[in-house]
Amino acid sequence: MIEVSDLRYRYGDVDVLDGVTLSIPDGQYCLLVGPNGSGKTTLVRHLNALLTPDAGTVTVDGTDVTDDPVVARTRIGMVFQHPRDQFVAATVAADVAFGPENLGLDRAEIDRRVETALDAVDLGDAAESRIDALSGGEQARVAIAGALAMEPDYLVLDEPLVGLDWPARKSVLDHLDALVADGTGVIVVTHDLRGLHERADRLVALHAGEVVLDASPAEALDALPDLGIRDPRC
Ligand SMILES: Nc1ncnc2c1ncn2[C@@H]1O[C@H](COP(=O)(O)OP(=O)(O)OP(=O)(O)O)[C@@H](O)[C@H]1O
Repeated sequence: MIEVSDLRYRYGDVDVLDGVTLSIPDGQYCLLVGPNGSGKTTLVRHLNALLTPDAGTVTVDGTDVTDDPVVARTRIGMVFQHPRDQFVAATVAADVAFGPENLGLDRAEIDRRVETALDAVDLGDAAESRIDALSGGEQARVAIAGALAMEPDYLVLDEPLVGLDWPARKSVLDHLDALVADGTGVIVVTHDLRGLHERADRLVALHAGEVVLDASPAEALDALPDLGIRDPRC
């Protein structure tokens, strides 16, 4: 369980998160939406202690993430927009192995994790491919595999689908479905709910650093245009 309690964060004198409280149970598929600048990225960066709250707390199974960022980063995998900027190695397998290597795991365990993570995104045959030779959709899947190789309990994807064509988008979404079916919690930050609202359990909307809507996607859709979010049915 991820628990965000009265989380506050400022950049300069601007309140970017203004008292966010949110519990995300294990295994939930949650969408985090909101207009530009509403605080979505700032919120998810707190989940694994990439940012430190000015006030309030984030806990994972009761442990404050600022007390134990390493555990938080192991439990919560993050994939940010522009995966190209996140790669650290030239080939797919080497990049996916990077996280597990940093956990100090033995080679056999690293190899097992890399193989499992690449299979999960259907890139088992691309292990030795150069990342810069892959399409944008394939690169998005490599970034997801890199997070999966850490065997997180939750996967947080911040605008992971920007720039993907429909087949690539559908492929990533289908892989997320499979992860959720296997018990991984998934949190997707997005402006574009196409293909997502039918799949997720929950939709949380932020506006000016506050949670203004928290409901099932079906219940939330009618309220979205007033919050500056496009209704994906239109
Ligand atoms: N490093 C920074 N320094 C100063 N202000 C920042 C910084 N990062 C974000 N902000 C500001 O904080 C506010 C929230 O930004 P954030 O990226 O969390 O919003 P968002 O909802 O993810 O937006 P978007 O949909 O555009 O990605 C914005 O007003 C932004 O300008």
